[in-house]
Amino acid sequence: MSEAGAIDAGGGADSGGGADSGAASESAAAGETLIEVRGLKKTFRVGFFGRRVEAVKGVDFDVRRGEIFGFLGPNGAGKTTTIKMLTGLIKPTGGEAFLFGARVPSAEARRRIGFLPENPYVYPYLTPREFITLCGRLSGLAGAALASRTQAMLAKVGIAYAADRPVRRLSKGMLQRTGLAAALVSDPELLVLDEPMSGLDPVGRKEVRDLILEERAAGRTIFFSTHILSDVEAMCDRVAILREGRVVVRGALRKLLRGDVLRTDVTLAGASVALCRSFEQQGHGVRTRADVVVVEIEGEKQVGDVLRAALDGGAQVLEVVPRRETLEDLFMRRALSQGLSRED
Ligand SMILES: Nc1ncnc2c1ncn2[C@@H]1O[C@H](COP(=O)(O)OP(=O)(O)OP(=O)(O)O)[C@@H](O)[C@H]1O
Repeated sequence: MSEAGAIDAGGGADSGGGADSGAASESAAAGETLIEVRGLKKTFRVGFFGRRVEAVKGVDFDVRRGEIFGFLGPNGAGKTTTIKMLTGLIKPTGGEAFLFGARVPSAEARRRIGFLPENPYVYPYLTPREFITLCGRLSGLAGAALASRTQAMLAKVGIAYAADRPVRRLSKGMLQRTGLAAALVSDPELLVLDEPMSGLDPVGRKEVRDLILEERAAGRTIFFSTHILSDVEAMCDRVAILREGRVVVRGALRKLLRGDVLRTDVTLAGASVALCRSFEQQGHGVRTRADVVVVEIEGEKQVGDVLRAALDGGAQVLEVVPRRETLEDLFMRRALSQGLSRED
């Protein structure tokens, strides 16, 4: 594994995406397990007196070929520590982990992985092109194939225009993209990305999300961590949510999230005070925002009644938005209140 990025080599994957694409769902359904983590634990000893910090307290999850797996949790939950154990950077205190069926650390398994560490370190006097070339060379590429693969990866992550500037002059976002290109250069089967969206602005985050989807469609399996739950909702097939070193929610997103409408927001213009008061009396929430009023209806059953009353009362209906459960809601509903929730 190189300092900042790729643990690599190995050919392209032979299967496609996850639940959303046909070939991919088949391969995911076939269930080849690329990452298997069982009761993984890490306790650090810190300070002069060797105080114990239990960073990871017995974590279990599996990642299957062809899926995008989100490893989520707030800051300090133990995500990076788990990823470091998986990639062989630190030794577990307990439990076990397997990559491609081989117990970690496994040099053979590492060659099939592209790894983006949190805050990738790139020697400041190298340029992105030199760094990615170096990672490609370490993974066994050479000559014209290496040069063209490097150029293609620079273009893919959107830093071709800065390919020959020293890394010390790049922004955090550009450094992150350099790390991503380095993780991809060897055409790995499995991408392990620690906070790939960190340091990026909203446009950059969307580009990374699109890149992850593209790579999955091209046949790669992606395991990535984030503390921003909304970043993953549209992309992950399965997730594990970590809190204080334990997995508190795990499983297929579609099964975990309630599909039904939790609340419907009706936005009105020109609603009179009397109309708003009558909605409140019926038990609906009423919020005033700028020159509009938002009526919050539990579920969706009474939406018709509210719309009729609003129109009869002379108001104009601007918007009707059903609100379904988000990962954020799920985390609050289940993770904070009880033990492991599981919907595989
Ligand atoms: N080398 C270390 N020595 C001592 N404690 C550590 C070490 N590395 C991590 N920790 C502690 O372990 C806990 C988990 O940290 P970790 O970095 O794995 O969390 P994380 O979920 O990745 O958070 P973040 O999103 O902030 O990176 C934290 O309390 C952290 O302070």
